[in-house]
Amino acid sequence: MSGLPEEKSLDECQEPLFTFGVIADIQYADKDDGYNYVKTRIRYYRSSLSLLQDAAQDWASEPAQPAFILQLGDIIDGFNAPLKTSETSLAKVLAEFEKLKIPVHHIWGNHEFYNFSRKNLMESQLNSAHLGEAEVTPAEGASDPESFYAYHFSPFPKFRLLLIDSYDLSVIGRDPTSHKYGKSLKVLKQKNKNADLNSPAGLEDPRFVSFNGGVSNDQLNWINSVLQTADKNEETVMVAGHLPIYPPSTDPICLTWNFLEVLALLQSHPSVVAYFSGHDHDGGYSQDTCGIHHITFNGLIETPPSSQAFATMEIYEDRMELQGRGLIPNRTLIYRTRQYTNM
Ligand SMILES: Nc1ccn([C@@H]2O[C@H](COP(=O)(O)OP(=O)(O)OC[C@H](O)CO)[C@@H](O)[C@H]2O)c(=O)n1
Repeated sequence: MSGLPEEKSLDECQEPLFTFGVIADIQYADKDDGYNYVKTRIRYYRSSLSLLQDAAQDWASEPAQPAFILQLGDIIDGFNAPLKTSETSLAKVLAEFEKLKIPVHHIWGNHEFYNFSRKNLMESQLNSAHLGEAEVTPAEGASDPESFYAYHFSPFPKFRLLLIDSYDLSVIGRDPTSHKYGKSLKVLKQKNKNADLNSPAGLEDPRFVSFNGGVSNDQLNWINSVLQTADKNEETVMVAGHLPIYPPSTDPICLTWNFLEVLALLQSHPSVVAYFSGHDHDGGYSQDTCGIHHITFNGLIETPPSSQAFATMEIYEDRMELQGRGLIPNRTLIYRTRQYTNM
């Protein structure tokens, strides 16, 4: 007899250090169900709000309160813009998160930019950078038209979350007079010869479409400096952006334009153990050659009303336990072996 509760190993008795909730691509609109662009999947515009309500209730009833919620972008659908319901729909969705009374970290996806300008977003409740470590938060330069929306925070000693801006280089959201818009349009037109730059038809690299974006050199340098400090402090870092960065974890049409640069940067920092994204509503998972876990979370918008798509991440010293609901499977994600040398 071990003295432990029956049929439970010592490991199963361990409590997580902390937990947090994850949800992606809610894309709420007060609109009848429709289809995705290629008419292969149903989009449940109203149901996504009900599923969010259920998710929030579930998180609230967990034995340990999640430390925060990570909202991976596309919180409301672009259809709100022509319906002139962007503000009201956003208020409805945010009201559901507010009931939880825990911090919500918001990432921006393409649908944020269909509804709001970057300047409006910087001034809105979707700018959660004030929850980050202020002295190194580039989003504070909101008045700078070239600034990007990225920040980081430590929810627990030795652990860090880094939120990055997948639409830093983009033709959506950026002011057409900005340097970044000009650069983005040039890249896009080089890679995409279609009259409609949203169309991936015939492309060798289908990710070069207007509904995706990339990460600027400014931001790559900033990410590098944040991760250098994290490496030095022997932290465990999880990075999150709207767009995936690892091909086996997603449909190639959903990848970040310069995913290779972002991936190589994260792989070069031993502190990084995971990358979370949304955008590909089918979800996906793969562990890369350096051991980083890439989790693409299923989108709520294409989740049938009878199912679910959210998760609770339980964080331990050596691993994360992904507790998925509905379409999202449970996973045990052991951190890669890290050697912090010459930091
Ligand atoms: N082949 C396509 C696909 C899309 N569009 C237009 O682009 C805009 C964004 O598309 P949407 O499907 O709404 O974007 P999501 O972020 O919901 O999903 C991303 C991936 O599609 C998931 O697989 C919209 O205006 C579409 O009409 C297009 O023109 N051509």
